[in-house]
Amino acid sequence: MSINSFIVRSLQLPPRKNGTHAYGLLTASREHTEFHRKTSLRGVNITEVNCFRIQWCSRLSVMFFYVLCVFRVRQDLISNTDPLKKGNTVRTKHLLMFWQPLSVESWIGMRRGSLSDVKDSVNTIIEDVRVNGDKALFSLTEKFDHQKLSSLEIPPEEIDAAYDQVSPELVQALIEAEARITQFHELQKSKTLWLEEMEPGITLGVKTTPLDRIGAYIPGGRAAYPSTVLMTTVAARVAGVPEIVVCTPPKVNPLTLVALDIAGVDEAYQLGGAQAIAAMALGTETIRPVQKIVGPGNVFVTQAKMMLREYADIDFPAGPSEIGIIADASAEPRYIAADVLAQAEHDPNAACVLVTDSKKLAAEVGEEIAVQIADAPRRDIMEKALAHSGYVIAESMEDATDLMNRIAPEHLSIQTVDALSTLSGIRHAGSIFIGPYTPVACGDYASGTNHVLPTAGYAKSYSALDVNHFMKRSQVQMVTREGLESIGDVIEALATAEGLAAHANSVRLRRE
Ligand SMILES: NC(=O)c1ccc[n+]([C@@H]2O[C@H](COP(=O)([O-])OP(=O)(O)OC[C@H]3O[C@@H](n4cnc5c(N)ncnc54)[C@H](O)[C@@H]3O)[C@@H](O)[C@H]2O)c1
Ligand SMILES: N[C@H](CO)Cc1c[nH]c[nH+]1
Ligand SMILES: [Zn+2]
Repeated sequence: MSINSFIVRSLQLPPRKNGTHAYGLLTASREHTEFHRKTSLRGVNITEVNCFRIQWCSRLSVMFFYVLCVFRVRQDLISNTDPLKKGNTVRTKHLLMFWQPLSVESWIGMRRGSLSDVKDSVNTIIEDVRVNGDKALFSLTEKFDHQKLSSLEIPPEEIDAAYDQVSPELVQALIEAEARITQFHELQKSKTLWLEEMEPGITLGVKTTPLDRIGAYIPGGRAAYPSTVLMTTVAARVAGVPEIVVCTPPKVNPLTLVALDIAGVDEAYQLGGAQAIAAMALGTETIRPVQKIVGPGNVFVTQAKMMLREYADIDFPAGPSEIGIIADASAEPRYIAADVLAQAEHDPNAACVLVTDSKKLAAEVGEEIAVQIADAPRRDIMEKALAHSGYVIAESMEDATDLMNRIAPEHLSIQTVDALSTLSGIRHAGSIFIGPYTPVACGDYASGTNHVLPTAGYAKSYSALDVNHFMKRSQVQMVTREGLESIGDVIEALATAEGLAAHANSVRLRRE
């Protein structure tokens, strides 16, 4: 029998009335046993979850380890007023707070599962919008956003007034971020037309055209996302899209309004969630449908995009944030913990995974997370995200690279001695951040790369949002009489073999 790990989590349970302890054995099987114990110590409410991997052991030995485990945890807790406060980290070395071993399979299942769990409720919302149009948008906004709207459009006066509510420094920060994002996206533009004579009389090429009308979803439920206004609309504008429509949940944050103005969007609606995606895909009395919907959002938004792609194309599933970190013993645990918490604070459905060959590093990151989370303003959200986050111990760094490719995280942070050689083995990741001084926040806001990225393993087949998502390419050819002579026999032979005589004839009569 081996003790797999000890995890202690504060669930911030309401104080027990009589201040006594509650004990409970929740699950026990041959392979895995979890002892949950709720404790109230000096006003700190704690749930201990003690996990064992048990093979063929007797009930007596389970009880022995349980008592030992409870005793050690209790000793640690008694010595601290609040073990979750800074400076009061729990003494027991193998006791990790908020940080648990994961398997790659469980990670993959969990990421896809959180999206499919909401299929039924999203379908109901889509059908409501399809049948009732604007009326559904007003009532769904009241239901999910608790706002009684008088219009779906964001009134232009509200955008003008927003400038008085934000500091000039913040406006300047948006302008600087926009300039960097524009610069990087300009590099992605391809020629509007290229033509190449492949052989005498046969000229081939590609004509690139922007889409006519796109919709960008800007999240706004648990945080404001002015940065996402820039990420989506700058890429569309650089591509040359003439009509850019934005939807964002009501009670729009003033800085988001300012970002809409700086970005120069054409239409802006105060509409969030799956209903916003349905409105842009299907159209309503007020909102004309768009050709393509881009932008991130929570599980409802992302599921709606996936379900409506028959009506409007989408960029890719860009759901709750994720970070994968591949690190060896040389990495700085404080930086890793900080990057983990940065993505964990987005959403209870966000998720973080460290893959490393160093058990010591994994433990140190757990301890750092416990220290840094103590005073974090969004600790509640982080704790929920961390409940399905953790680490994977790899046998070697090659093994770690393979595991990370199976995870295909939205953001990948590389913290290894030879980061560029680690990079060479990486095949699947939305956006990659290399070295100790490249926190993911660089790409979230201002380095210039796009922060709209595929999640839930979709980085295996999709790329970060860029100018190409807003363009389509028509292939072009121009063949002369001489050119037709050189390929005519091949075409006529293949067309005849396929039994398509009219195809063959269209070439033959030109050669007569
Ligand atoms: N992958 C990326 O590129 C990327 C980038 C930025 C942000 N994100 C993610 O975007 C998400 C933003 O989420 P958010 O919640 O803050 O804002 P959001 O705008 O995505 O979602 C809020 C909307 O969800 C709807 N909603 C809430 N509860 C609902 C329920 N029970 N049933 C139906 N609809 C409901 C409401 O209408 C609300 O307007 C986060 O998960 C964040 O991690 C991802
Ligand atoms: N990390 C997010 C993408 O998952 C992007 C973002 C916006 N603001 C802060 N972060
Ligand atoms: Zn972020």
